[in-house]
Amino acid sequence: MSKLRILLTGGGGMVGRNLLEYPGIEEFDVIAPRSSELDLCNFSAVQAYLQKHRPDMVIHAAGKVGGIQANMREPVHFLMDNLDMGRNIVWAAHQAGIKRLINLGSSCMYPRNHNEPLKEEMVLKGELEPTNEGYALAKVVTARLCDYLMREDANYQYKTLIPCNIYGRHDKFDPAHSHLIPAIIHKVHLAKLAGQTSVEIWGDGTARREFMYAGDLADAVLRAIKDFETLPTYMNVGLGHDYTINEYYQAAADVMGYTGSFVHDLGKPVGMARKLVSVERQLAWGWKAQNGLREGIEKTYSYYLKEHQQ
Ligand SMILES: NC(=O)C1=CN([C@@H]2O[C@H](COP(=O)(O)OP(=O)(O)OC[C@H]3O[C@@H](n4cnc5c(N)ncnc54)[C@H](OP(=O)(O)O)[C@@H]3O)[C@@H](O)[C@H]2O)C=CC1
Ligand SMILES: C[C@H]1O[C@H](OP(=O)(O)OP(=O)(O)OC[C@H]2O[C@@H](n3cnc4c(=O)[nH]c(N)nc43)[C@H](O)[C@@H]2O)[C@@H](O)[C@@H](O)C1=O
Repeated sequence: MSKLRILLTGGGGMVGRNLLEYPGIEEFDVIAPRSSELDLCNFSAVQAYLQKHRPDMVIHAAGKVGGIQANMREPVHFLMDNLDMGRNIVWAAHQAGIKRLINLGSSCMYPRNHNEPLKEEMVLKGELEPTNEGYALAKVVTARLCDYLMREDANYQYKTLIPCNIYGRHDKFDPAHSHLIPAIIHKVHLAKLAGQTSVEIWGDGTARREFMYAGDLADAVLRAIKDFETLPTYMNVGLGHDYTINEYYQAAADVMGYTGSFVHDLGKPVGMARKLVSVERQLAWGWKAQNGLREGIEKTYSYYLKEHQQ
């Protein structure tokens, strides 16, 4: 029997690479064009690619993605590029008659100022976080486009996964673009190399975040492909618990053997106070993450060391 053909966008990124290297992905015929081969911002190129390759399913994991500092620096492209990519791949897939699509959203889609776990029905029910509003708007529009297409013709099943923050192998460690955990690993590593006895934390460190190891998200996406029919239309992918920024720094220091101190720069941006996603729907569907924080940081740090040959 021929393998299910899957078009994976973002195959060169952290989520995409973790999926491509995940055990079991070889059951599928995955095509993963890089942006140099297929620019998702070019609608006619996307249309032509889908007509030529005719995948059975699309997994949309491409995006202009970065940490809080990148989002604050480039709101225009975080909005426009993600809007163009999302609209183009979803609309072109529909026009090509592709019936199954998994769209990757993000916990940034949720309204700010919620301390309780964020449920899928809360999307658009409040003010977005200003530091990544452009990115969030693009994510919401793409998810809604998927909804509307299904509403007009239920033969099209375009489902959205809403992951919490992700870290792991193939992450971005450049401070200009990185999220919290790769930023911590990079800063603490450089401090150790330089014999520095203090590392800077942005803000007072009391904000809370939920970071899932990228290998676990890959496992969830693979399960979503295999059990696509039972996958909810919108589903968070999370851990069910979070930590403070300070706790992430301490966990990384323990793993990396850093015994110095930390200093808080209260002038730096902190973003949402908390964005813990509800795992009610996810647990009912029957999936949970396997990697704990220490294990995830250990795997990420050893990847970082290999990449930096140190
Ligand atoms: N990282 C996180 O914490 C979270 C990520 N997500 C979502 O997961 C998805 C992947 O994120 P992540 O892997 O971290 O992101 P990365 O930045 O690691 O990867 C993004 C990918 O998108 C591709 N891309 C960017 N622009 C274009 C374009 N114009 N045409 C084609 N491809 C393009 C890049 O391709 P190339 O390398 O070929 O240029 C790159 O491989 C995104 O949708 C993101 O919103 C959701 C929640 C949390
Ligand atoms: C993933 C999801 O979420 C992203 O938003 P975010 O969670 O705010 O991004 P972040 O991981 O960069 O910050 C997390 C927290 O950590 C604190 N913090 C401390 N010290 C450093 C530090 O050195 N670097 C960074 N980046 N943050 C730091 C920082 O002050 C903030 O409170 C979106 O960009 C968007 O990409 C999106 O989809």
